[in-house]
Amino acid sequence: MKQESAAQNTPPASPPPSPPAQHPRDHGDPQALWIFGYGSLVWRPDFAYSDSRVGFVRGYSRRFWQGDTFHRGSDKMPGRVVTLLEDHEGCTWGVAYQVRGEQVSEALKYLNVREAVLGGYDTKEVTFYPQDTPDQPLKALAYVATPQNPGYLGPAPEEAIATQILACRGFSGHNLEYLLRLADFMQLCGPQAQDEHLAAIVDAVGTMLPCFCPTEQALALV
Ligand SMILES: N[C@@H](CCC(=O)N[C@@H](CS)C(=O)NCC(=O)O)C(=O)O
Repeated sequence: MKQESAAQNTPPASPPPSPPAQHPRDHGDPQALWIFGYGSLVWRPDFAYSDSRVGFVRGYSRRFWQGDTFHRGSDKMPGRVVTLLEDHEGCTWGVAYQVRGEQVSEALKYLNVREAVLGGYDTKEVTFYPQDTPDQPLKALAYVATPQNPGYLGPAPEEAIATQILACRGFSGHNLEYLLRLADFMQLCGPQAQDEHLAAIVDAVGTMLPCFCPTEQALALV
Protein backbone atom coordinates (compact mmCIF):
# COMPACT_ATOMS: atom_id res chain seq x y z
CA MET A 1 0.00 0.00 0.00
CA LYS A 2 1.39 3.44 -0.80
CA GLN A 3 -0.07 6.73 0.31
CA GLU A 4 1.30 9.71 -1.59
CA SER A 5 1.52 12.89 0.39
CA ALA A 6 2.24 16.46 -0.58
CA ALA A 7 5.42 16.35 1.47
CA GLN A 8 6.61 13.31 -0.45
CA ASN A 9 6.05 14.94 -3.85
CA THR A 10 7.86 18.18 -2.99
CA PRO A 11 11.63 17.59 -2.76
CA PRO A 12 12.93 19.26 0.43
CA ALA A 13 14.93 22.44 -0.16
CA SER A 14 17.70 20.95 1.97
CA PRO A 15 18.21 17.43 3.32
CA PRO A 16 15.59 16.93 6.05
CA PRO A 17 16.95 16.45 9.58
CA SER A 18 17.65 12.83 10.48
CA PRO A 19 15.08 11.19 12.74
CA PRO A 20 15.96 11.75 16.41
CA ALA A 21 18.70 9.31 17.43
CA GLN A 22 16.43 7.67 19.98
CA HIS A 23 14.15 6.34 17.24
CA PRO A 24 15.03 3.22 15.25
CA ARG A 25 16.30 4.15 11.81
CA ASP A 26 15.78 2.34 8.53
CA HIS A 27 19.35 1.40 7.59
CA GLY A 28 18.30 1.30 3.94
CA ASP A 29 17.28 4.96 4.25
CA PRO A 30 18.59 6.83 7.32
CA GLN A 31 15.96 9.52 6.75
CA ALA A 32 13.21 6.91 7.18
CA LEU A 33 11.45 5.48 10.20
CA TRP A 34 9.10 2.50 10.45
CA ILE A 35 6.11 2.74 12.83
CA PHE A 36 4.36 -0.50 13.90
CA GLY A 37 0.58 -0.40 14.40
CA TYR A 38 -1.34 -3.26 15.99
CA GLY A 39 -4.61 -1.62 17.13
CA SER A 40 -6.42 1.37 15.66
CA LEU A 41 -3.28 2.28 13.72
CA VAL A 42 -3.92 -0.81 11.64
CA TRP A 43 -7.03 0.71 10.03
CA ARG A 44 -6.66 4.44 10.83
CA PRO A 45 -3.04 5.62 10.81
CA ASP A 46 -4.16 9.17 9.95
CA PHE A 47 -0.60 10.31 9.15
CA ALA A 48 1.17 10.55 5.79
CA TYR A 49 3.45 7.60 5.02
CA SER A 50 5.50 6.43 2.03
CA ASP A 51 5.11 2.66 2.31
CA SER A 52 3.53 -0.01 4.48
CA ARG A 53 3.93 -3.72 5.18
CA VAL A 54 1.67 -6.30 6.81
CA GLY A 55 3.62 -8.49 9.19
CA PHE A 56 4.29 -9.37 12.80
CA VAL A 57 6.46 -8.86 15.87
CA ARG A 58 7.70 -11.77 17.99
CA GLY A 59 7.90 -11.81 21.78
CA TYR A 60 4.68 -9.87 22.32
CA SER A 61 0.99 -10.72 22.65
CA ARG A 62 -1.83 -8.24 22.02
CA ARG A 63 -4.20 -7.68 24.91
CA PHE A 64 -7.28 -5.49 25.46
CA TRP A 65 -5.81 -4.35 28.76
CA GLN A 66 -5.54 -0.57 28.26
CA GLY A 67 -8.39 1.65 29.41
CA ASP A 68 -9.46 4.48 27.13
CA THR A 69 -11.42 7.49 28.38
CA PHE A 70 -11.13 9.52 25.15
CA HIS A 71 -11.18 7.65 21.85
CA ARG A 72 -13.44 4.69 22.72
CA GLY A 73 -14.67 5.50 26.22
CA SER A 74 -15.29 8.22 28.78
CA ASP A 75 -14.17 9.03 32.31
CA LYS A 76 -17.30 7.36 33.69
CA MET A 77 -17.19 4.40 31.28
CA PRO A 78 -13.61 3.75 30.07
CA GLY A 79 -13.40 1.59 26.97
CA ARG A 80 -10.79 -1.08 26.35
CA VAL A 81 -8.11 -0.82 23.65
CA VAL A 82 -5.05 -2.92 22.96
CA THR A 83 -1.49 -2.90 24.16
CA LEU A 84 1.45 -5.28 23.79
CA LEU A 85 2.33 -7.68 26.59
CA GLU A 86 5.87 -9.09 26.66
CA ASP A 87 5.40 -12.82 26.00
CA HIS A 88 8.31 -15.02 24.94
CA GLU A 89 5.93 -17.27 22.99
CA GLY A 90 3.88 -14.36 21.62
CA CYS A 91 3.44 -13.12 18.05
CA THR A 92 1.36 -10.05 17.15
CA TRP A 93 0.29 -9.15 13.61
CA GLY A 94 -0.14 -5.57 12.44
CA VAL A 95 1.03 -3.04 9.88
CA ALA A 96 4.36 -1.20 9.71
CA TYR A 97 4.32 2.23 8.05
CA GLN A 98 7.44 3.83 6.58
CA VAL A 99 7.66 7.59 7.08
CA ARG A 100 10.41 9.56 5.34
CA GLY A 101 11.79 13.10 5.37
CA GLU A 102 9.24 15.60 6.65
CA GLN A 103 6.73 12.80 7.25
CA VAL A 104 8.84 11.64 10.24
CA SER A 105 8.40 14.72 12.43
CA GLU A 106 4.77 15.12 11.34
CA ALA A 107 3.91 11.52 12.21
CA LEU A 108 5.72 11.62 15.56
CA LYS A 109 4.09 14.92 16.50
CA TYR A 110 0.63 13.56 15.64
CA LEU A 111 1.13 10.20 17.35
CA ASN A 112 2.53 11.80 20.47
CA VAL A 113 -0.83 13.51 20.97
CA ARG A 114 -3.04 10.61 19.83
CA GLU A 115 -1.15 7.82 21.58
CA ALA A 116 0.86 9.31 24.42
CA VAL A 117 -1.02 12.39 25.60
CA LEU A 118 -4.55 11.09 24.97
CA GLY A 119 -3.89 7.36 25.26
CA GLY A 120 -1.18 6.82 27.87
CA TYR A 121 1.10 4.92 25.45
CA ASP A 122 4.88 5.01 25.49
CA THR A 123 7.27 4.27 22.62
CA LYS A 124 9.31 1.07 22.30
CA GLU A 125 11.62 -0.30 19.62
CA VAL A 126 10.48 -3.62 18.18
CA THR A 127 11.69 -5.92 15.42
CA PHE A 128 9.08 -6.23 12.66
CA TYR A 129 8.93 -9.19 10.26
CA PRO A 130 7.19 -8.32 6.95
CA GLN A 131 4.79 -11.09 5.88
CA ASP A 132 6.41 -11.30 2.42
CA THR A 133 10.05 -11.02 3.54
CA PRO A 134 10.30 -12.40 7.12
CA ASP A 135 14.02 -13.01 6.51
CA GLN A 136 14.51 -9.22 6.21
CA PRO A 137 13.23 -7.85 9.54
CA LEU A 138 12.96 -4.11 10.19
CA LYS A 139 13.46 -2.03 13.32
CA ALA A 140 10.25 -0.18 14.10
CA LEU A 141 8.74 2.14 16.69
CA ALA A 142 5.68 0.85 18.55
CA TYR A 143 3.38 2.58 21.01
CA VAL A 144 2.88 0.39 24.06
CA ALA A 145 0.75 1.02 27.17
CA THR A 146 2.69 -0.26 30.17
CA PRO A 147 1.16 -1.25 33.54
CA GLN A 148 2.64 1.96 34.99
CA ASN A 149 0.36 4.25 32.98
CA PRO A 150 -2.73 5.53 34.82
CA GLY A 151 -5.15 4.21 32.22
CA TYR A 152 -3.91 0.61 32.41
CA LEU A 153 -6.70 -1.83 33.38
CA GLY A 154 -4.83 -5.13 33.11
CA PRO A 155 -6.26 -8.62 32.64
CA ALA A 156 -9.95 -9.54 32.91
CA PRO A 157 -12.06 -12.48 31.67
CA GLU A 158 -12.80 -12.10 27.95
CA GLU A 159 -16.53 -12.03 28.74
CA ALA A 160 -16.03 -9.03 31.05
CA ILE A 161 -13.92 -7.28 28.40
CA ALA A 162 -16.66 -7.95 25.81
CA THR A 163 -19.31 -6.48 28.12
CA GLN A 164 -17.19 -3.35 28.63
CA ILE A 165 -16.60 -2.98 24.88
CA LEU A 166 -20.32 -3.32 24.14
CA ALA A 167 -21.14 -0.59 26.65
CA CYS A 168 -18.56 2.06 25.71
CA ARG A 169 -18.08 4.75 23.10
CA GLY A 170 -15.81 7.81 22.85
CA PHE A 171 -14.79 10.68 20.55
CA SER A 172 -13.47 8.30 17.87
CA GLY A 173 -16.54 6.04 17.92
CA HIS A 174 -17.94 2.94 19.58
CA ASN A 175 -15.58 0.49 21.27
CA LEU A 176 -17.30 -2.30 19.30
CA GLU A 177 -16.14 -0.72 16.03
CA TYR A 178 -12.56 -0.78 17.36
CA LEU A 179 -12.86 -4.51 18.14
CA LEU A 180 -14.52 -5.50 14.86
CA ARG A 181 -12.15 -3.49 12.63
CA LEU A 182 -9.19 -5.20 14.30
CA ALA A 183 -10.88 -8.59 13.86
CA ASP A 184 -11.47 -7.75 10.17
CA PHE A 185 -7.77 -6.98 9.72
CA MET A 186 -6.79 -10.29 11.31
CA GLN A 187 -9.16 -12.11 8.94
CA LEU A 188 -7.38 -10.46 5.98
CA CYS A 189 -3.98 -11.57 7.29
CA GLY A 190 -4.95 -15.17 6.70
CA PRO A 191 -5.03 -18.38 8.72
CA GLN A 192 -1.41 -18.12 9.83
CA ALA A 193 -2.29 -15.02 11.88
CA GLN A 194 -4.03 -16.18 15.04
CA ASP A 195 -5.03 -14.08 18.03
CA GLU A 196 -6.92 -16.25 20.52
CA HIS A 197 -7.53 -13.37 22.95
CA LEU A 198 -9.13 -11.25 20.21
CA ALA A 199 -11.16 -14.18 18.88
CA ALA A 200 -12.47 -15.03 22.36
CA ILE A 201 -13.68 -11.46 22.88
CA VAL A 202 -15.34 -11.38 19.44
CA ASP A 203 -17.07 -14.69 20.25
CA ALA A 204 -18.25 -13.36 23.62
CA VAL A 205 -19.61 -10.21 21.94
CA GLY A 206 -21.45 -12.37 19.38
CA THR A 207 -23.08 -14.34 22.18
CA MET A 208 -24.09 -11.28 24.19
CA LEU A 209 -25.07 -8.87 21.43
CA PRO A 210 -28.61 -10.25 20.82
CA CYS A 211 -29.34 -10.01 24.55
CA PHE A 212 -27.61 -6.68 24.84
CA CYS A 213 -29.79 -4.94 22.27
CA PRO A 214 -32.08 -5.84 19.35
CA THR A 215 -30.48 -6.17 15.89
CA GLU A 216 -31.32 -2.72 14.58
CA GLN A 217 -29.83 -1.15 17.72
CA ALA A 218 -26.72 -3.32 17.35
CA LEU A 219 -26.25 -2.07 13.80
CA ALA A 220 -26.52 1.50 15.06
CA LEU A 221 -23.63 0.86 17.47
CA VAL A 222 -21.00 0.54 14.78
N1 LIG B 1 -0.63 1.65 19.80
C1 LIG B 1 -1.56 0.65 19.28
C2 LIG B 1 -2.94 0.93 19.79
C3 LIG B 1 -3.35 2.24 19.30
C4 LIG B 1 -4.67 2.63 19.79
O1 LIG B 1 -5.63 1.92 19.58
N2 LIG B 1 -4.65 3.79 20.41
C5 LIG B 1 -5.86 4.47 20.72
C6 LIG B 1 -5.55 5.46 21.80
S1 LIG B 1 -6.27 5.01 23.28
C7 LIG B 1 -6.32 5.18 19.46
O2 LIG B 1 -5.53 5.76 18.77
N3 LIG B 1 -7.59 5.12 19.18
C8 LIG B 1 -8.10 5.80 17.99
C9 LIG B 1 -9.37 5.10 17.61
O3 LIG B 1 -9.85 4.35 18.47
O4 LIG B 1 -9.85 5.30 16.49
C10 LIG B 1 -1.48 0.64 17.77
O5 LIG B 1 -0.33 0.67 17.34
O6 LIG B 1 -2.46 0.57 17.02
